[in-house]
Amino acid sequence: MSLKEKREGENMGEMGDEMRLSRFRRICVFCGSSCGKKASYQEAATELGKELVERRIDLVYGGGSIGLMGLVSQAVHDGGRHVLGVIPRTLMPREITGETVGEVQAVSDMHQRKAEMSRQADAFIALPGGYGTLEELLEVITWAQLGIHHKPVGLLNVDGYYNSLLNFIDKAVDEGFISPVARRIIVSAPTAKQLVRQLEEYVPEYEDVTSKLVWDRLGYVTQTGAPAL
Ligand SMILES: C/C(=C\CNc1ncnc2c1ncn2[C@@H]1O[C@H](COP(=O)(O)O)[C@@H](O)[C@H]1O)CO
Repeated sequence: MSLKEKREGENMGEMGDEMRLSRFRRICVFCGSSCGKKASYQEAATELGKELVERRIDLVYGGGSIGLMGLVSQAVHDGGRHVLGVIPRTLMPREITGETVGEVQAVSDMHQRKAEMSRQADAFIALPGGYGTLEELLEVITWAQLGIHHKPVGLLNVDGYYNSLLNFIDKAVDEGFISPVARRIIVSAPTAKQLVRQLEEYVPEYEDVTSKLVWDRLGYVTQTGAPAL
């Protein structure tokens, strides 16, 4: 039996009284605190939320109710899946983050927020966004490259929003700053359905820079309760 078949077998099994439809229990979504100018960005956020619901996947995200964050969290919540928002206490006042849906976990700072979102998730998806989204995305890619986690990282390239970033990363490969194996950490697709399907099939191929145990000892928590990815 191939590794892929074995994983599928494990993950399609019974989970409590619920049949698993995905290898993922919870996905972390990074996305804009703004809505962006095109309706397609907003539609994609709602579509992604619905896709998670369809596959019975829960959400962890930055906790805001503004912009694309609000749309994706609302769609997941409306569909009856669990939503976990991880918010630094300083961003909690209503006038900044608005009302949130689901469970809210307060953390002390932005670093703890990213660590907690990462710890809680089995995979990551970035929707269109700005600096915050890029920073979160690049960090989980870097952590994957270092072997801190082996979780899939997806880029929802709505209307080619991320084409210039992907072109830049390809240039970094051509110029010898990113290895071809590390380039393949990023899974990208134009629609939520295609992206989640590709993430389900993703098999990490890069070598660990150092043992997972060492990262754990340094305080990086790499595992959720989910099967190893
Ligand atoms: C400062 C203002 C709003 C900030 N509100 C946020 N609430 C929750 N999470 C946020 C917020 N701003 C950024 N984030 C995190 O970064 C990502 C979005 O940042 P971007 O720069 O908009 O791409 C998102 O994934 C969150 O984790 C009032 O303007």
